[in-house]
Amino acid sequence: MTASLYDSLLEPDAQRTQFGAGEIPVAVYGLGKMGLPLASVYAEHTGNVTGVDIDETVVERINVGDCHVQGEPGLPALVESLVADGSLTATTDAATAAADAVLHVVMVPTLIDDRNNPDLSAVKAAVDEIAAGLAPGDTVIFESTLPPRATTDVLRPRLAEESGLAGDCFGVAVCPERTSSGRALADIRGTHPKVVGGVDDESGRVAELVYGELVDNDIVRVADATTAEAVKVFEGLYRDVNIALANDLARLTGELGVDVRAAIDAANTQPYCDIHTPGPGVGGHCIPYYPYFVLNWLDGQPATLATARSVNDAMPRFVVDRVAEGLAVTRAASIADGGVSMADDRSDATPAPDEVLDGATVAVLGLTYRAGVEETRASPGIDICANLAARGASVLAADPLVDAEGLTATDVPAEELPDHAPDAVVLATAHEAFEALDWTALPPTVVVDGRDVLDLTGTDHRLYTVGRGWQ
Ligand SMILES: NC(=O)C1=CN([C@@H]2O[C@H](COP(=O)(O)OP(=O)(O)OC[C@H]3O[C@@H](n4cnc5c(N)ncnc54)[C@H](O)[C@@H]3O)[C@@H](O)[C@H]2O)C=CC1
Ligand SMILES: CC(=O)N[C@@H]1[C@@H](OP(=O)(O)OP(=O)(O)OC[C@H]2O[C@@H](n3ccc(=O)[nH]c3=O)[C@H](O)[C@@H]2O)O[C@H](C(=O)O)[C@@H](O)[C@@H]1O
Repeated sequence: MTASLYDSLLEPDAQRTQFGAGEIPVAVYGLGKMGLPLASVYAEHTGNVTGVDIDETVVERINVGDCHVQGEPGLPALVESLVADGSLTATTDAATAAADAVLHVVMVPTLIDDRNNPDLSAVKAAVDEIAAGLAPGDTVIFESTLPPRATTDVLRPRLAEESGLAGDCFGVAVCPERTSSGRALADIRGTHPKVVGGVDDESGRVAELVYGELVDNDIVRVADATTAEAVKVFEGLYRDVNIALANDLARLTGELGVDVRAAIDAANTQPYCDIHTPGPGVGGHCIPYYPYFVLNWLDGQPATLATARSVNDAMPRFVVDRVAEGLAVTRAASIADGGVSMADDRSDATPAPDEVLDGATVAVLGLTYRAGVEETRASPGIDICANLAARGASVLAADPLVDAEGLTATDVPAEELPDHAPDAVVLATAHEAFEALDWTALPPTVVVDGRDVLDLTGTDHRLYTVGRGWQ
């Protein structure tokens, strides 16, 4: 008889011993940027984890001890050792994994569709696989970020209906992942307290016991599963709204004639103030998606969320407008042949910005949504490329992690940029690889720095920094 945790008759310490001894077989569904580190942490504690993924290449690489997730310190060595000692195996056979497992951990993508509606198709597919193998005493844990009420209204009923089991003979809990790519193992192990919430008391108890073994930080047991879903989404909503405030303030740089980034830093010396950092937009499949887990899911329509989304989504165009502004002044200066400082950039000699973009060659540095992470969903750099091309520019793109295939841009290695003598350059993502770029090898160029990482003192480039203005 396989041991189980939900409704276990054993004392908690005996349950912890069972869990640590691998007597509670674990299946982790989704072995991506977050799922593979999570499965690895479960495996290092239990020695008995089966990872399930629909991507055969992912599964094959893991089963030879290879880590397909880039940029996670410690993960390659951990995966190699866990696979070598049999603690972690991967499979595409979800049915067998679900039948064998007692603890089912879901870490598959939760995205939005092309109409910004929450897309739970991957979670539902995982739920269907789990349901086919669900047994009384099992527990299902959702680590994926979910729209509030998704577990109680959609996923738990689906588990019961598809498995034919009564809803009170298996556990369901929401234990959202609060990690960031690049720090996943540290975060999963306990950089932050772990929030857990069950659909019933017993589910919450099981989740608290399990993560008490995995996490080196506090366990925050909240009232129920919906509260746990809301906690995770609220964290993301706070971030999107806060970044929108920073971006809105950055737009005031010219009119105020001040360095808004410096003003934000000074304002943040006040403990209650934590204004985030202006940038070229908000990317990834988390922060820009979570507002729609409320707006296009619940009847309530918080105005702040929609406003923040429109502010952040407008930043790529704001960046391209600065390119146009800079090129217009350059063009006017060449017409006047007497040179025009940016202070005169409202002179009527300046051609209309959109005309000045037509036929200009503009290079975009950075296609991923943030430095060091191989993810392009909702990426500002990609939106900047599209906006430039739509306004007539010829676009070059450089990124050390991804290429411009399928984009309105031509791939160019960053180090070859001087050979192309672009009229303008946009830094959209501050990849470390761009630090090696020799800006003195470029002829006088309009440069828009979305990430405040460039110091072009001593060059003849016209530099605009989002949040600091024309330098
Ligand atoms: N990436 C991040 O920084 C964080 C992501 N999250 C959440 O974690 C979840 C997963 O995100 P990532 O790991 O970044 O996604 P990812 O795209 O890196 O990986 C998803 C993996 O799931 C697999 N998959 C898709 N459908 C599946 C199914 N039905 N059964 C089994 N495997 C399936 C894919 O093949 C892929 O390997 C999302 O809900 C996200 O909101 C939470 C915190 C941080
Ligand atoms: C509340 C919070 O900090 N959430 C984190 C976030 O991580 P994520 O990888 O999405 O990166 P991020 O640092 O939020 O950046 C998202 C986007 O916003 C931009 N960004 C970020 C912070 C800022 O002050 N200004 C800004 O413009 C970034 O450049 C990027 O394009 O989302 C993750 C998630 O929920 O998946 C979450 O686990 C992480 O802890």
